[in-house]
Order: sequence, then structure tokens, then C-alpha cells
Amino acid sequence: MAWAIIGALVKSEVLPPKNIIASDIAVERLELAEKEFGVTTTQDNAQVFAKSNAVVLAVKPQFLPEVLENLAASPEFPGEGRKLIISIAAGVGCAKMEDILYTGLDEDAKSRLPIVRVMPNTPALVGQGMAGMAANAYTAEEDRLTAQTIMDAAGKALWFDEKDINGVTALSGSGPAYVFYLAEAMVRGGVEAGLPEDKALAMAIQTIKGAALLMEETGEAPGLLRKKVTSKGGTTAAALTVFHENKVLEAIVKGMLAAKKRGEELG
Ligand SMILES: NC(=O)C1=CN([C@@H]2O[C@H](COP(=O)(O)OP(=O)(O)OC[C@H]3O[C@@H](n4cnc5c(N)ncnc54)[C@H](O)[C@@H]3O)[C@@H](O)[C@H]2O)C=CC1
Ligand SMILES: O=C(O)[C@@H]1CCC=N1
Repeated sequence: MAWAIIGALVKSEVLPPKNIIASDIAVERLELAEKEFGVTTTQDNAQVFAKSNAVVLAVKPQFLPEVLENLAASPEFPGEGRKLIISIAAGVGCAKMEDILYTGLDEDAKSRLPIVRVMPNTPALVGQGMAGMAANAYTAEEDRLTAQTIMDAAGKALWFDEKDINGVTALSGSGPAYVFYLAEAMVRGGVEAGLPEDKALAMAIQTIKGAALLMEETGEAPGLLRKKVTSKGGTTAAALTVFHENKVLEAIVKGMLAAKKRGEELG
């Protein structure tokens, strides 16, 4: 995800590579990032913090507390200037991050460390991400603008109350997997209908892409566009009748609520 965000910032010229500093414990990833994007790198997270106005934390959720604890214990912390902390770790709430970062800080120091929690998704890798964002109480308009600019570079981003982030995760965070699942089903259906697999895949991809663009460009509701494809007594109606009988729509909604519940449990 960090790779996607760095790539998007560089490609969209939101920031020149020399203004981006990346850290990772894996040297080979840093070497790759230097080569691919021309960014500065370090293995020292505290150096990133010291040199940046905005820090994006993109480690796996189970490592985030440790990374924050090390940061809070470093001589560079909290420093002088204002620093926006952005975390993309799934399931780690602002309260948890505040617990670690704000302990022992006075109100002035806290207000210089605003926190934004982001739920991105993998299409950010191709500049078509959809992120949901939530800001903590110390966040000002300029911080929200910074977070918006960073995430817009990788696609689109919308603001939510933090209580809605598990719903966002269930929709756009996990959502690409639902679309890939649909694509898998369409390819299997195509093959069973006698098409060669490579062509079935190419057709499924273009059909999903075209349908998404049609929704976006016409602004028409998905249900209305579906009706426009469905001739009375025709082929689409035959397919949809089977989906309906098998409660496919209800199953997807149930699945999303299970994803939301899992997000709550992990949090
Ligand atoms: N993959 C997805 O679909 C989504 C992922 N996320 C979140 O994005 C975050 C990153 O996920 P991925 O990019 O898939 O993981 P990843 O494992 O590919 O990347 C994490 C990177 O952090 C580095 N790292 C580990 N410990 C470190 C430390 N102490 N200091 C510095 N770097 C360290 C690792 O070497 C690795 O390069 C996770 O928190 C995940 O919850 C959020 C939404 C969607
Ligand atoms: O499956 C997960 O838990 C993460 C969060 C959203 C996408 N991947």
C-alpha cells in the first residue's frame, strides 16, 4: 500500500520525489523504492518522523503499536513543528494510536500531532483507489486537506465519522475482492459456456470496467442500468431469475455485514 501511495504522489506530481522519505525494515524494498521513484530512504522510522510534515504509517496492523511505541520513545519525538500522522492500518482506531502517542504530552503538543485514520484499497496500485478517512479531535482543516491531497493522488477519498470505518472496510476496503470473485465466477461461467479461458477473462475484465464507467459517467442508479440491460423474457432476465432464486444479492449484503463485524472484532 505504501508503494502505491508513493507511486501515486510521484506520478501525479503532488510531491517531488526529493520531498518524500520512506522507511522500511526490509532494505530490498527501500532499494526498489529508490530505484523506481527516486525517493530518499532510511531504516529509521524516527528519521522519517523528524523530517516530515506528514507521516503515513503503512505497516501491518499487528506491528503498528510497536512502531508507534518506538517512535514515542525516540529522541525525535514529539519535536517542534506540526506533524500529521496518517495510519492506513486496518482495525487500529484513533483511540489506540492516541493512547500510545499522546501519553505524557500536554494539550499543545497533542494539537501539533493530529491523527487521520484511512482505509484505502488495492486499486490504489493503479491510481484508482477508494479510501475512507476519519480524523481525530486534534485535526484542523489544513490537516484534512493534506490527507485528502495524499489519498486523492491514489484515486478518491471520502470523509466519515470513525464509527463508520468498519462499514467502509466492508464496502471499499474488502470490495475489490468481491469484484474479483464476480470476475472469477464470470470466467468460470464463460468456460462452462464453451469460451476459451483467456478470452473469457479479457471479456470479464472489460465488461466490469465498462459497467463501472457507465455507472460513473451516466450517474444512473445501478438498478436502473440493470433494468436497461434486461429485455423482457430475454437472456439477462434468465440469469437474474437464477440469481434471485439463489438470493445472491442477500448473500453479498450478509457477507458485507460479516466483514463489518470482523472489523469490529479485530479493532
Ligand atoms: N492490502 C489491502 O487490501 C489493504 C491493506 N490495508 C492496510 O495497509 C497496511 C499495509 O498493508 P500491505 O501494504 O498489504 O502490507 P505489506 O506487508 O506489503 O507492507 C508492510 C511493510 O511494512 C514494513 N515493515 C514492517 N515492520 C516495520 C517497521 N517496524 N518499520 C518500518 N517498516 C516496517 C514491511 O517490511 C513491509 O514492507 C496494513 O496495515 C493493512 O491493514 C488497508 C486497506 C487495504
Ligand atoms: O481483509 C482485510 O482484513 C484487509 C482490510 C481491507 C482489505 N484487506
